[in-house]
Amino acid sequence: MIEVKNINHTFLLGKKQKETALHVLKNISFSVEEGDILAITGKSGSGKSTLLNIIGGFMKPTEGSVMINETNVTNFNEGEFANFRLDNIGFIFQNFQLIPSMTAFENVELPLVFKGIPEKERKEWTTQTLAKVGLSDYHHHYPSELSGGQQQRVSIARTLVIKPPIILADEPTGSLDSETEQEILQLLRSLNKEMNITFLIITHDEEVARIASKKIHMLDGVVVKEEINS
Ligand SMILES: Nc1ncnc2c1ncn2[C@@H]1O[C@H](COP(=O)(O)OP(=O)(O)OP(=O)(O)O)[C@@H](O)[C@H]1O
Repeated sequence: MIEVKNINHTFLLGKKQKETALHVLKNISFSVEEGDILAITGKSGSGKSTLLNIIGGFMKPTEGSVMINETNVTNFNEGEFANFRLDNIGFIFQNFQLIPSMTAFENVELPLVFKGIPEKERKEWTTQTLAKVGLSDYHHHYPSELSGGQQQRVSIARTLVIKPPIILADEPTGSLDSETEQEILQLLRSLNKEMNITFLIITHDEEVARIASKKIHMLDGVVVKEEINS
């Protein structure tokens, strides 16, 4: 369902962008099936975030393509990708990226406002989604009034509310203690099972890689190992 084909990416650095070419992704190809949890591991600087940014449409690769359900999304312009993302791809970040001046409820409701969903449905879906992540009692709390794990649950709910078939996560448990990490991993795994959401998760962490059905390991811009977890 997601096919990454021969991706190369080079950053041009320096004056007139000509001085140094940094070849950070080298001929990357792999595929992810619907319902997979793919863990992308590799040390800092190996190209993981660049790869996820390309799959999520925030960056165009220098070469190669990403096919999502047989659509070549690398051909999309910014506006087309933004529309595609609203229906198809959710994001979870290490630092949650919640809007501090909005309550948990308002943060989760926001993507539905962007999608133009009428208010009654918005309120219903937001309430249901907050219940799904175990935050029914926290509608009116601001991010600063929530623990790290609760903030990550709000950010997961904000992503889930649009019912995306795919979620891209960049170190989703990177700023959580190990107990909270386990709770969040359990939540991600149950969403994967119950809603058949496909996850691509960047991680340094073996605990996260353990819930994966497939792993790729990157080194200096190259996929050096690909494993299927039985
Ligand atoms: N916008 C940019 N301009 C120039 N170089 C960049 C840019 N973004 C990333 N890089 C370089 O590309 C390489 C890969 O970076 P990337 O962030 O993809 O690695 P990573 O594996 O995600 O690292 P980390 O685990 O630290 O987040 C690094 O050498 C980085 O310095």
